[in-house]
Amino acid sequence: MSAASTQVDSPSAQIIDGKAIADRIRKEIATEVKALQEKYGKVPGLAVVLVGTKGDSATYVRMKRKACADLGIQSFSTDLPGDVSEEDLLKVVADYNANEEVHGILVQLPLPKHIDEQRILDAISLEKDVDGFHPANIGALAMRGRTPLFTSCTPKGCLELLKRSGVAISGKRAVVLGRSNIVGMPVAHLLQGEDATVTVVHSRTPDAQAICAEADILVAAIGRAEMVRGDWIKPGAAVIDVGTNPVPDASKKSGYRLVGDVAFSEAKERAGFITPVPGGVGPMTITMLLSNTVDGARRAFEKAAAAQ
Ligand SMILES: Nc1nc2c(c(=O)[nH]1)N[C@@H](CN(C=O)c1ccc(C(=O)N[C@@H](CCC(=O)O)C(=O)O)cc1)CN2
Ligand SMILES: [Mg+2]
Repeated sequence: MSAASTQVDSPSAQIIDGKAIADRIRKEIATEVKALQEKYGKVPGLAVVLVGTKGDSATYVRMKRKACADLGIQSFSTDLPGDVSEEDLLKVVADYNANEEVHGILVQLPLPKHIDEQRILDAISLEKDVDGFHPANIGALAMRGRTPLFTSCTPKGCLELLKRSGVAISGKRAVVLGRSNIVGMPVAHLLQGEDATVTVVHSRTPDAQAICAEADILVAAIGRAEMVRGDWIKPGAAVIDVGTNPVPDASKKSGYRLVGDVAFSEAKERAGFITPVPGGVGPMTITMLLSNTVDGARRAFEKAAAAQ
């Protein structure tokens, strides 16, 4: 069989370029920041709190602070030692809650083991919860007829990638692999809110492969390198790979490379759409954070103007 006819029989997936889509959205956000500044004479502000020196957390925090600077969003930074007490961290959150120039507060996760993560997230004002992790925002997301003030960044980014790539969601069978509070659970609610029929597959689900193989939309967020093989994919499915797993690679200066939860080279031969790792969902996470910050600022500016 010739190479050309092989391609016709088994067309490769459309690669969803998360970096390009994120860049386009960032331009829209920069325009919105300018418009707010012209109308209200103020800019959105985001506070980013880093505890400890964990390598990848420090990298993500640096990326968030740079993204703010690039878009004209005012950035507030607090870096705390890894042995900071829960009470001192709560005090930092309380100060940002009270600061009128701050419209979004983000505490980088994971936190050190001695800190009760949920207690910290619960302390963030609902109006400044740009990560969308507060139980009231999660609750509103889960309820029909209720809309959260903020939707978590990675799940929101996944939906944005599907929509901007023209993938139909309503009436489709969606499978979410993973049930974390940060990604799996909220993305399942978002897909259900778009009228998909959603199944959540997790570490105790028997025959995950058979369930994934029925998915028109598959979101993989289980944190296991290349767990989803090509034959798990329904032909033509849209595959959103949230995994970023480091695997040893002696050819890289860092000694590792990132792979997703999906075996990309196999899956792209069956999928209709697929996100790469890196360059798929990752760039959308920070972009959705910026978008949430601008939404929070707009609400605060409108409220202050109405009160005058
Ligand atoms: N408070 C929060 N903590 C964490 C979140 C979050 O949304 N809020 N998510 C993750 C980490 N994260 C942002 O904080 C994040 C992860 C990945 C990327 C990203 O752009 N990844 C790139 C690859 C980058 C690299 O080479 O290392 C990609 O996939 O293309 C951005 C943000 C956990 N903590
Ligand atoms: Mg809802």
